[in-house]
Amino acid sequence: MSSDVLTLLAIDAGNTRIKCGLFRVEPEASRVLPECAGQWAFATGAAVDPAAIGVTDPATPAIITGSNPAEVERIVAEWPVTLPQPLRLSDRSSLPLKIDVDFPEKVGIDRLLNAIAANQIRSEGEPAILIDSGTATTIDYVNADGTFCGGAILPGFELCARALNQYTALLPHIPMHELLARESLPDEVGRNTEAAITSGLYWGHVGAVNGLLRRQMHLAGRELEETGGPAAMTGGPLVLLTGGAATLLQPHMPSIVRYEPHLSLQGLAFVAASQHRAVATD
Ligand SMILES: Nc1ncnc2c1ncn2[C@@H]1O[C@H](COP(=O)(O)OP(=O)(O)O)[C@@H](O)[C@H]1O
Ligand SMILES: CC(C)(COP(=O)(O)O)[C@@H](O)C(=O)NCCC(=O)O
Ligand SMILES: [K+]
Repeated sequence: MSSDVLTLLAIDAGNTRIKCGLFRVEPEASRVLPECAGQWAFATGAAVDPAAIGVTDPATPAIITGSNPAEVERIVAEWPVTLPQPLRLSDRSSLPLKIDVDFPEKVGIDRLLNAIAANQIRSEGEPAILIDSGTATTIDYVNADGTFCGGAILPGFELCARALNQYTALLPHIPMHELLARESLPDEVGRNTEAAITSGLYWGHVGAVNGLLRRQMHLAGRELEETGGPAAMTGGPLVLLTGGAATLLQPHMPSIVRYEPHLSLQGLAFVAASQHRAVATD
């Protein structure tokens, strides 16, 4: 491995979890995502100790951002004084990404990082569709020029489960870990309240995400072709799936959908490495 390979710690503070990853970024690597050498996830509010997550070299640069600015502040405030402070990324205008939306500064930075990562591996002239299923689920569109064009935001599994319980008198909360621990797929026709909610949460989310994917594929000039089982592609955009709940969706997505568990962190690592190298060569 070249000595120019940069190892850095990327931290993404989301609304449910803080994700940390150690990445090796090759200089001018094309069509590959930064290699993940270790990944850790913590619940929002938990302590993030760089030593406990494998950062043994105090010179390892760290970068932090995320859709939860208060968490970013807290993690930076609690960062060990013996280590260099993490670089905080918040300015969308400094990102290596063209953004064509009404208010670029208001777009979740996690969504933009996914687009930056996708642009690393997207073939020239090919659009990309990015599905990120976390607290919220987002389905975003990157056009053939690599421009982030916006997308769709809907409540994620856990948020839907909590909302059904919180805004009704009679519906129980179906916890996420019960959905995750299931050995069999939920019955579409639930024979009791819990089973009916489970069907709605699970198959409803699968249907919503596939419906939005189909619509965005249509915008890209491509159609999903039904072939009896999961839909198959007739060719077309790069479609990436990521986020904490991605593994629930994956079995029900068209076969062209590529699961990339660390997409936002890899986008962040790529941005950090570019900025680090720019400073080093100034
Ligand atoms: N072990 C887990 N702990 C917490 N959430 C999980 C876990 N496995 C899957 N999930 C699902 O992933 C979501 C969190 O995903 P994540 O991408 O970390 O979200 P965010 O970026 O919003 O914090 C939860 O809302 C839940 O639906
Ligand atoms: C849509 C999101 C809540 C997703 O965040 P997450 O589920 O990953 O915590 C986040 O990207 C966000 O707060 N966005 C701001 C609004 C926007 O993107 O337009
Ligand atoms: K996210």
